[in-house]
Amino acid sequence: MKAIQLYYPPEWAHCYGCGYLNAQGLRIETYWHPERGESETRFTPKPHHTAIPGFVYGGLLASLVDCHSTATAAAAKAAAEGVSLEEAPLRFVTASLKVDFLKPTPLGPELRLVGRPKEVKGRKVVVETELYAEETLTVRGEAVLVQIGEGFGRSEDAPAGG
Ligand SMILES: CCCCCCCCCC(=O)SCCNC(=O)CCNC(=O)[C@H](O)C(C)(C)COP(=O)(O)OP(=O)(O)OC[C@H]1O[C@@H](n2cnc3c(N)ncnc32)[C@H](O)[C@@H]1OP(=O)(O)O
Repeated sequence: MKAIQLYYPPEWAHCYGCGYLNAQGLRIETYWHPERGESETRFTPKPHHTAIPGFVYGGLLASLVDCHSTATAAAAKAAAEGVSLEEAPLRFVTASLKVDFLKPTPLGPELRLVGRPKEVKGRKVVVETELYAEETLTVRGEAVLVQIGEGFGRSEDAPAGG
């Protein structure tokens, strides 16, 4: 199975969390399971992702939920439209991200994120994500993702400045 992120066209593959062209990034890989209507990402934080000794930094956890959600949105939209990501390389950005840290997340075990599309409507997809450390649910997220088109981020979308 090919990770959803690997379908992104190169101009949208530099994201710190999920871009395969970002050598310094997290480069997460998300897989879509059509039979379950769910996505899954696995990631093992490194020692420098510490919050307090023994526990994972919350900002990293939010990044994982963020990029896992954009990939889930692409897969969910493709499934809803009956197209494959191969023929339609859909790309979403995050409009809104809510993260609930339910319990401290231990540093060491591989983390597993499970995403479920809650709403697919027009260019908008709402995704719920659960993050598990071993079998313990430690983080829950909800994101609103909006589909972008060619040229996004090149001109009028970018802030002015020097
Ligand atoms: C170049 C980028 C390449 C790839 C990036 C990798 C992504 C990785 C994850 C990220 O970190 S993304 C980076 C952080 N996100 C951004 O920088 C996005 C900045 N925001 C925008 O560019 C625009 O606000 C956005 C494209 C998200 C939406 O603007 P639009 O004018 O295209 O949306 P529009 O107003 O038409 O709204 C479309 C739908 O989304 C809904 N929506 C928009 N913003 C929302 C919001 N903030 N909260 C809830 N819903 C929202 C809106 O209500 C509507 O729903 P309905 O169709 O049901 O009416």
